[in-house]
Amino acid sequence: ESVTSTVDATLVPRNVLIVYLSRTSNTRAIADIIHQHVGGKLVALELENPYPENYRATVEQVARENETGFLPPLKTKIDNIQQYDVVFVGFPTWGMQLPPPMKSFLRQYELKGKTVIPFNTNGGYGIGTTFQTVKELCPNSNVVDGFTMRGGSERDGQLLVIQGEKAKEAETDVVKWLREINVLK
Ligand SMILES: Cc1cc2nc3c(=O)[nH]c(=O)nc-3n(C[C@H](O)[C@H](O)[C@H](O)COP(=O)(O)O)c2cc1C
Repeated sequence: ESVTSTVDATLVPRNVLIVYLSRTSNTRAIADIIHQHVGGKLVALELENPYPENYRATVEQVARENETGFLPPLKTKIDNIQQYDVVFVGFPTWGMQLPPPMKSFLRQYELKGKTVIPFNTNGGYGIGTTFQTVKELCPNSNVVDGFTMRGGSERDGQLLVIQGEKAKEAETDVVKWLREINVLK
């Protein structure tokens, strides 16, 4: 297996894409921090048919999609994916799995030969199988050690949590991680 934990330092300068899925903006807050420090192109994943506003209905729909392997069609189109060497992929934990829209993205776009860097927020139960699924869907990529932190908990009415003081703490942790994986000096 060709999985390593850091980014090859010889890759700089490089073309960076940051793709993220976010419903209540916690993962977006992390994507923004990465973007501020690394630059590149920042893209929010959008669906042809958005999930319901209702949390419970969304949980149920996601559970069905995970069961059947349904890949929701993306409204977002990435122009010329070949131009990127480094692709950050950000997502919340949904039902302890990688959210279906991120599965759609990784199935739709060929990331062979690229460095793929996952990041996650969750409601306190961790990454589940998300990072493992990224590796499985990117068998010919260098999938780097990801970043995770606790975000909100929509179930309990906690929406955007990574703001203000919490966003500053997150920035410190994100920069530390970016240095550890050789993305920043
Ligand atoms: C459909 C759905 C399922 C979720 N499932 C989990 C879960 O299994 N484990 C967990 O820790 N948090 C779960 N959460 C909470 C989110 O992972 C958490 O709130 C995250 O920070 C949301 O990111 P966002 O603000 O970028 O959308 C779930 C949230 C939603 C909407």
